Amino acid sequence: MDAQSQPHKRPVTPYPHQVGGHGQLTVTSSGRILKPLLHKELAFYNYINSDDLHPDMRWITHFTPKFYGEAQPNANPSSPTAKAARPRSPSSPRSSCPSNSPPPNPKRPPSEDLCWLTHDGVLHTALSPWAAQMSSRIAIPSSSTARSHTSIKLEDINRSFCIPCVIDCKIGTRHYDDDASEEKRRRHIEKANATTSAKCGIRLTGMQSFKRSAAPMSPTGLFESRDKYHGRTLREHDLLPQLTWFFHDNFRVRVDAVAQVLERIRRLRAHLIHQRHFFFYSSSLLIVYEGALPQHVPSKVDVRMIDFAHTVRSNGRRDDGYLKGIDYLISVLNRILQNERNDCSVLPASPSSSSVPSSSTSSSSPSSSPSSCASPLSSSSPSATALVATRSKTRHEQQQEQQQSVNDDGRTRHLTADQPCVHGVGM
Ligand SMILES: Nc1ncnc2c1ncn2[C@@H]1O[C@H](COP(=O)(O)OP(=O)(O)OP(=O)(O)O)[C@@H](O)[C@H]1O
Ligand SMILES: O=P(O)(O)O[C@@H]1[C@H](O)[C@H](O)[C@@H](OP(=O)(O)O)[C@H](OP(=O)(O)O)[C@H]1O
Repeated sequence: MDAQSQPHKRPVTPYPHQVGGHGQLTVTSSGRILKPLLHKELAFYNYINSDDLHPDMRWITHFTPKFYGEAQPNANPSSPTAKAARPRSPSSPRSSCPSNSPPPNPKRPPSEDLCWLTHDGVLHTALSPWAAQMSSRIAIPSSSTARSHTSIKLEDINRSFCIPCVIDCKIGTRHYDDDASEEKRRRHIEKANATTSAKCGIRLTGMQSFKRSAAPMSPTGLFESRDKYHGRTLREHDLLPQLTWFFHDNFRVRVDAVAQVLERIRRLRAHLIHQRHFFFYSSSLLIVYEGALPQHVPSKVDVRMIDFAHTVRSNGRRDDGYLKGIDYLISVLNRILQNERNDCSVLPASPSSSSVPSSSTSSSSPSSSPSSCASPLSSSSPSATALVATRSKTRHEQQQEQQQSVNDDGRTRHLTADQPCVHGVGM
């Protein structure tokens, strides 16, 4: 069939900012995400978007992506093949959302202009390394096969960000539901025990962090990414340096973002402490902050719960495993802020903190650790694996450096409303 005989079809493309998961996400031309349909996840989204939603759980629509129903990957949302749900606006949970597409972000650079560097030093363009891997593993369904691949359609949490720095944290101590086979339970229990999941209630399962190049105020740079296999190798004492690295732009820790994320997770916790409706097994918290310079675009973050493929009713019981992970995350974020107040940030040992070349003005060069700095949470010795970055710059120093970077390098361009993001192609 040619394109003209299928006027309702819209193209879908791989989703460039996917950092984790085991299936390929695609994005529609109107900017919504298509995730392969999983029945428990569909049931969960249908429930939280229905009039049956328990009043005690209304808060959850503020902390989950908007849900736009089931869809065939290539179906036009208005066609009969797309079973549209009635999504709710987080700001007015009981009212229906506008049916129009969300406005595109004019500041968002095309993904072809973006670069990602893996832990092993491999450079990717256009798609995150994880998205590229998922894309090569599972071909995007062609129009002839699309109808057999049902998806759920979700809001893209990263859509309004110019440079989305994203981390997927799998929360909780248990990652299988009651339907899992004995073999699967055993595998998941072993994995939780061998990683940070069992002890801390959290495992890092993918991230991309924007690292600035050349000069502290330079808008050029690239994403560095870490995948779930990296996350599985981490131990408790690695979580503080790894999360510090995630919030570090190669010159300073983005304390503005850490503080906003912390505030939002605290608000989530205030709901979770009372919630007795669900066990969120194997669910993740997706944390996003704006990697573009806060001097040029508003500093902003988002934190949402995602992945409800194993979310089940808890019948009056609290999800203490999930809460444990949330509490651990809050304590690490607090520690990052405390370290910044004490003028030191704990970063992972190389290679993860050294892939982007830094200028001589970089604040990332190692120095000895002042005794006032908070150590990582573990009682095990972290000093062998962590290095301490020199203090962040004062505002005055930053302004001086900004001026300096313009004077020293005529090619350095600053973000403006017209020319908001310049990325690391050709670094
Ligand atoms: N609504 C969303 N907005 C933006 N990115 C998303 C959204 N949902 C998922 N993602 C991206 O896709 C990745 C995988 O999502 P998700 O965890 O739902 O998939 P999964 O295959 O069920 O995961 P798992 O392998 O842990 O079961 C996330 O790490 C994130 O990068
Ligand atoms: O994030 P990780 O460490 O890769 O762990 C995987 C993740 O928990 C998936 O959700 C799960 O698939 P399901 O959602 O289908 O259970 C998969 O189970 P599997 O190994 O049985 O495929 C796990 O391996």
